[in-house]
Amino acid sequence: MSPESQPVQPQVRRVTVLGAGSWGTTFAKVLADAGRDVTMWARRPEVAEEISQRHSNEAYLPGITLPEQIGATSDPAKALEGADAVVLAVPSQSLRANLVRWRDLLPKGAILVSLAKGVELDTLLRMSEVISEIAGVPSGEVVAVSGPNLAREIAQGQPAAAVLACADHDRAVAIQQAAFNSYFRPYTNTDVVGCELAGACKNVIALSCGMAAGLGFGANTMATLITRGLAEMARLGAKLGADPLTFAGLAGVGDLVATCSSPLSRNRTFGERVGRGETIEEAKAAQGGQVAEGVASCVSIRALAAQVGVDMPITEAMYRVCHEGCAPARAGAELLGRQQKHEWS
Ligand SMILES: NC(=O)c1ccc[n+]([C@@H]2O[C@H](COP(=O)([O-])OP(=O)(O)OC[C@H]3O[C@@H](n4cnc5c(N)ncnc54)[C@H](O)[C@@H]3O)[C@@H](O)[C@H]2O)c1
Ligand SMILES: O=P(O)(O)OC[C@H](O)CO
Repeated sequence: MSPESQPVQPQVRRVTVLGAGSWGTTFAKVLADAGRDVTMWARRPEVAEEISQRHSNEAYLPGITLPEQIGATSDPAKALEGADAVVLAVPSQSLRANLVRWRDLLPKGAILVSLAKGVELDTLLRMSEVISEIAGVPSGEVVAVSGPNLAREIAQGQPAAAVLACADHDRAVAIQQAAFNSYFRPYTNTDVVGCELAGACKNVIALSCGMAAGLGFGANTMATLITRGLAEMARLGAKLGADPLTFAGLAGVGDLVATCSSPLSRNRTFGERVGRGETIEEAKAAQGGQVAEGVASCVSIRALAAQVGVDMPITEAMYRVCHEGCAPARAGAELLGRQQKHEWS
């Protein structure tokens, strides 16, 4: 191939990360360790000052030293100045309201990157669709990040891989080049529907695995929930046009295994507390302001499944526990007692 005929990737030198929680801060570190010039926006000025001056974010990543070249501010206009790419790192149910405040400040042509794993309540939109609607860019130009990415492990520099999903391959490659470093290996994927749905659905399945652990159940129960969880999320994906292979990849089985088995997962931990007998309110209060996305996503995913006529029994069970007051043991017994069927029907 002659140099003239090679595809030209947009160069991403300067990146703004909007949101200074666990994953936003970790992703900023990934980008800085990959040589990018990174500025973060933090909601609270004291967090922005801590990141800039002391190179830490103790509330979200205790004991982690951040690269000195990461700057931070609580002024979104300052944070966004001159960005080639903008990473949206706030929880999924708050993305719309935050983005409405930021949309007029987004630099023209900047690549928009979504870190959130969820389906919006009421609209039932995926995050790239919410971003497209509010920022006025085609949804096919938004890059969605998914995969087995427990923030703390990556912040410690432990090896991990991720998927960068975007219909526009050039934009995905630009972010891949910007985020690739010695411990973080991003792959590209054009199946945005599959990657985003898998990322949202696995949080609901992780709630169920946590509840099973809280009830004292072991590896067989976990493996059953992970495998049948994968089956129900792949059914939803297939109905909505996703590539079935995506569910066998990092965003599907990869993220399910990591989230459902790790005590670092907020969703699994939330489920475990409820399985041990805490109320939903007690489990929420114990999260220290961090969000277990599955609690809201079981509502939106259940509604999406009903809209397209897909059976998602584990999601239904999580909805009953989190929003209808059903006891986890009873929800588990109901799941087991359903009409018997063929594995793939
Ligand atoms: N933490 C992880 O390991 C991880 C990994 C992959 C993906 N994700 C996804 O990334 C997204 C962000 O997760 P996180 O771990 O950084 O979350 P977090 O709870 O640790 O931090 C959220 C950040 O968003 C800010 N924020 C702005 N508006 C908010 C609002 N209305 N409500 C709550 N917070 C608000 C908070 O101040 C905070 O800085 C989520 O969708 C999550 O599922 C998280
Ligand atoms: O801590 P959780 O449960 O929000 O999961 C974090 C990541 O999504 C794992 O990939």
